Amino acid sequence: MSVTLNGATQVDKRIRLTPEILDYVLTCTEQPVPVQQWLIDATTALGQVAEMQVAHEQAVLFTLLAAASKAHRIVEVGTFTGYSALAFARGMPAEGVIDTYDITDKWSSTARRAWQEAGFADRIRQHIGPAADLLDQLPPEPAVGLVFIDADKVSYIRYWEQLVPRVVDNGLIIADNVLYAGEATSVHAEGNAAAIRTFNEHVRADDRVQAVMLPLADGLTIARKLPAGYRR
Ligand SMILES: C[S@@+](CC[C@H](N)C(=O)[O-])C[C@H]1O[C@@H](n2cnc3c(N)ncnc32)[C@H](O)[C@@H]1O
Repeated sequence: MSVTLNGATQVDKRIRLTPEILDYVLTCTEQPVPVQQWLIDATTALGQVAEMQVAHEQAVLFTLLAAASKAHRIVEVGTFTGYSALAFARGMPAEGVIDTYDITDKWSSTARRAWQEAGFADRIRQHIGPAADLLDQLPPEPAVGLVFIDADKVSYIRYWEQLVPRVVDNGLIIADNVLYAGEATSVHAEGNAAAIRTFNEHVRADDRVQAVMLPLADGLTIARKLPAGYRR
């Protein structure tokens, strides 16, 4: 088997994930610590909306990326019950701060309880309101080390355009649900899936970043902001 990438043919060593392989992958990934387990349980008890919580294996990656990037300033769009913010907080440096945005405070007390329990409540600042309006109020200078976009899908491009200029050179921009249950891969995608498909094209065409899409959970794009003058 081979795969063609931009005209070049490479041997294809990608495996197709079966449920058994996926189970094995999850078994070999760091398991939730007690406060994470508590937050998973508290969110699951909310019913159907629990599907909005990032998958645990994504959270482990977020902790690794926050630690490896040494991001002092993290901006998150889409707080929900706080699982991803907790994951970033677990990896960020001691003086790191997270600004997280959500249109509703419906789930704030659950998030805050988990952050408190984990010892991060004073370093995670919650902002309630439409994220597009609130992000406009951020200083325009590049000062953010890591961005996570995980809110309304139709606004992803807007958030991207608001935040990429505010990210430092070599900082990271991460976006969730970029496969949208696989629907975003279809030319016939509609609604949120079509919005994600347009967002993915927007990222692909953006020469300010170097991006990789990972088939992790519902699809995750990780992009690095390229320093000015970077040569591909
Ligand atoms: C997928 S959930 C976020 C999940 C969260 N990152 C986690 O790990 O649990 C999406 C969140 O975006 C919020 N949201 C939707 N539209 C928004 C908007 N226009 N501005 C800010 N937040 C919004 C929703 O209220 C919801 O809590």
